[in-house]
Amino acid sequence: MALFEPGIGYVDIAAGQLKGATNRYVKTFRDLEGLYEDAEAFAAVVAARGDEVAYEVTDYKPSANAGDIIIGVTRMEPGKVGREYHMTRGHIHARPNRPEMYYGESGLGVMLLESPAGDIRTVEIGPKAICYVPPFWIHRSVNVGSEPLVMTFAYPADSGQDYDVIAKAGGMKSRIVDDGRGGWKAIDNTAYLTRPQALVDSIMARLD
Ligand SMILES: O=P(O)(O)OC[C@H]1O[C@H](O)[C@H](O)[C@@H](O)[C@@H]1O
Ligand SMILES: [Fe+2]
Repeated sequence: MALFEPGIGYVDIAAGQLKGATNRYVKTFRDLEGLYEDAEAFAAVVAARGDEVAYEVTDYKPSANAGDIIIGVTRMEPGKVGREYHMTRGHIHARPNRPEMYYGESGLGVMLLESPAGDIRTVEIGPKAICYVPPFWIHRSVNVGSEPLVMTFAYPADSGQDYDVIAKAGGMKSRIVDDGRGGWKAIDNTAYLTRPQALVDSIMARLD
């Protein structure tokens, strides 16, 4: 096995970027069609700022080899679509037993997690908080603050991302919305379809 060289990156909190990253991944508001409950409010956001960056990921990816690691920074714009706070698309890892960690740099976020069977967890992430995303949990970041949300993350390099698991269920089971008092609350996604038990079993059985 050939050796890789050590690497270094710098977290630029103000820019919300990893300086020295090897990859950049950007989603504009226009890219997020179908995510939000309020289609009219979404259309208004797209009309006003469709080409602006809703969230950005800069990461250091030495390889996609088993046993290697991807380290990066994500930056999310603050704001809401209707009553719903800005969020990432969300995914389960394509190799679902791979975990992830997130470290809060600035702003206030919620990690919304859903098990394949539809159990929901929410974890608030402020500066210096470390969030453990366990294997097999679908996860999505939500910016519930009034400032950009910046988080550092790391996960196994061969994890991959599967977006279909959310799309086929009509979204995640919960939505993170304004609670009317400047905070957030989780409410039911009325379009959610519970996964068939056979699908849940097949996800949970994957250990490769
Ligand atoms: O992949 P999305 O759900 O669009 O989220 C964007 C990004 O979020 C996190 O920061 C992950 O670690 C990235 O690998 C992911 O690509
Ligand atoms: Fe992930």
